[in-house]
Amino acid sequence: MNQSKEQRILNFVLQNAVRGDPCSVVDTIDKYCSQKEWAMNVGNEKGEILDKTVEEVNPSVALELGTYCGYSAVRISRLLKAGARLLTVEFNPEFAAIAKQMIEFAGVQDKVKLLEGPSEEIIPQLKKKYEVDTLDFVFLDHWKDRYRPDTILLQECNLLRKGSVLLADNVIFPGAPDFLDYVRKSPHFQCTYYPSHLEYMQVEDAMEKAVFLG
Ligand SMILES: O=C(NC/C=C/[C@H]1OC[C@H](O)[C@@H]1O)c1cc([N+](=O)[O-])cc(O)c1O
Ligand SMILES: [Mg+2]
Repeated sequence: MNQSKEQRILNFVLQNAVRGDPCSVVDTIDKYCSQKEWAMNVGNEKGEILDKTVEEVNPSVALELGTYCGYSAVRISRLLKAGARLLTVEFNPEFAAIAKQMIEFAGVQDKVKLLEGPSEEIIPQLKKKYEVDTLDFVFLDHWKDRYRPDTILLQECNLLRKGSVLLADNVIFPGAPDFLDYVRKSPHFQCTYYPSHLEYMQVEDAMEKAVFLG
């Protein structure tokens, strides 16, 4: 049974990155995916926008929707203060298994909790099952047609508070037009647009920040 692309990415990290060093894991994934096989990690260019936003928010509790191989989970958790935590949601069991190993190799497993399942099932469980009060930061990077419904679900579940920051990947490519329309028209969000490029490509993409106003 030949290996998946995600397994090849993990193997390249295990053989080339420094165990316990999140930066080396991030750089090694970028090296592989820019030189050998493209993959849908947020990448370094948009990753720097993600870094700046995480540093600005300095979240105690962060949520990521769409773990994939764990690239952005490692990228985000490396910036978290002592005691802060990232909950990351992945629907695809193969991807979740890869991400778990990636997170452990990077040495950030104490900061990251990987939740396997569909976001629409997990979001309503966050308060009671995962002891979340409200979320300081949410990174949206899962199915693009889930961004809008899940943003509404987060509000319905009272998981956002005045100042909670949402950051969405891929609002241009593959695109999340209904999400952009929703947050930009809503009186409950203050939006900022960050033009960038699709990871490892010269294709236009962008990220949207939406701050919840309560
Ligand atoms: O679909 C994307 N992401 C969502 C992935 C969705 C599926 O993979 C993991 C998730 O559980 C689901 O099974 C995506 C796609 C592209 N792309 O260029 O096609 C670029 C990106 O940055 C992306 O996040
Ligand atoms: Mg993405």
